Amino acid sequence: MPSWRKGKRIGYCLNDKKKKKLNFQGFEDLCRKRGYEVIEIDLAKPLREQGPFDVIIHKLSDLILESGYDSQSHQLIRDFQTYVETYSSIILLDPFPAVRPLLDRFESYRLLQDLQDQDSCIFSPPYVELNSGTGREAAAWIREQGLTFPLICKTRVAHGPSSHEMALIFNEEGLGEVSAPCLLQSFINHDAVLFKVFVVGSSHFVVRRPSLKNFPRGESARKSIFFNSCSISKPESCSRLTELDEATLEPTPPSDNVVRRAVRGLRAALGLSLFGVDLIVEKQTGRCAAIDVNAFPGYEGVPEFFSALLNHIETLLESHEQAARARVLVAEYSLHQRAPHVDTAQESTHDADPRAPWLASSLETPKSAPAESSFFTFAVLPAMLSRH
Ligand SMILES: Nc1ncnc2c1ncn2[C@@H]1O[C@H](COP(=O)(O)OP(=O)(O)OP(=O)(O)O)[C@@H](O)[C@H]1O
Ligand SMILES: O=P(O)(O)O[C@H]1[C@H](OP(=O)(O)O)[C@@H](OP(=O)(O)O)[C@@H](O)[C@@H](O)[C@@H]1OP(=O)(O)O
Ligand SMILES: [Mg+2]
Ligand SMILES: [Mg+2]
Repeated sequence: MPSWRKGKRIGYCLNDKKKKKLNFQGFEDLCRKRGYEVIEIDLAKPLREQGPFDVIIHKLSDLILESGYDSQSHQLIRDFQTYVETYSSIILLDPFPAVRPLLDRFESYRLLQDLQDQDSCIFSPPYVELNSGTGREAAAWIREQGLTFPLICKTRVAHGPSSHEMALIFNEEGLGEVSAPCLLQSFINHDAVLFKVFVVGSSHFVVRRPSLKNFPRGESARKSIFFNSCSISKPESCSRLTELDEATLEPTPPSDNVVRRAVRGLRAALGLSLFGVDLIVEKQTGRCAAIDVNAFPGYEGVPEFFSALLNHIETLLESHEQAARARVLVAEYSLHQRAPHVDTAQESTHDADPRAPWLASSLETPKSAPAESSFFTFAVLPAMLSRH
């Protein structure tokens, strides 16, 4: 058994619904088979009584959201955060500051806009944020921003049951029926097919799902349609809103290259290991639009999820161990640089570690660039260590 696996403890914190939907017991079994100890975290008890942990997997979106207005939840999140900061070697999937932006569509859609600015392989349909009042007051602003009817209205909060309540608005009158805080976005015709991209570290999986049908572009007299998104793009969804009015050819999925670039851009921007992005292909142009980003989604239709998750965890554990070893070597070396005479028993402290001679010659860095610099410790040294 490799040293980075030995005695390692994986904690997890998921609500009953999530555990059941994922069939998380299967993941526990896989981990135990590889020699890990798996612990279900009880938030009602102090973490230090349940630890130590090398890895913690969670979906604490409810609690993170509640911590904004509920003091008990705030305390729980603060204690959790303090614990993982105190034991900084814990790998948290995923860190709270990285999860938070995905709980707020205002923040996550700004990220999608940035992604579009960086790489035009993907676009983010134009939208406006509604901070107060109804959509009616924002009608002029909506036109100025180049939005086109129909519009889709989504709540600002992106997680939880009420976050999936949406509306399709076909005219200015309909704008009066939706109120802040919400976001209005141009509806993009895409032949009722959505591509869910599920990301696990450096791996991703594309799953085809049903989606909203096409609507004629431009303002029309139609009444607004209120719907719950949970009935639209699940594998089993079967809604009149996903039934196309006329037969069309199956849309071509986004190319591997486009998906890879979108995932790469989002991973860099989000700093998350577990997330999903929803892509649709615009009927008129064939361009690919990103319309939603989700923290720790369901991974339904990805049979490789558990193995990908464990592989990702193992990659992180291994690189953490390498970084820790590198830090020790650097510390030993810099100690020797500062006081080489302390070592009287040996001709050279380099003999203390068989790797030290090559390490020492590689560490001849100018005084202005200390060997402890984080780039050196986390990038150069691990690479050198893995070669020796
Ligand atoms: N701009 C858009 N143009 C066309 N269809 C859209 C657009 N935005 C969303 N949709 C449709 O509405 C559905 C719900 O939208 P969205 O994915 O933003 O909601 P959600 O509740 O965050 O979904 P999830 O359950 O994936 O978190 C999508 O699955 C897609 O069918
Ligand atoms: O449970 P499900 O399989 O429906 O997963 C959904 C998940 O619900 P969860 O709360 O149970 O994780 C949702 O999270 P919240 O909006 O609640 O944050 C969101 O991420 C959806 O995108 C997921 O659906 P998917 O995109 O995978 O189809
Ligand atoms: Mg979605
Ligand atoms: Mg979503």
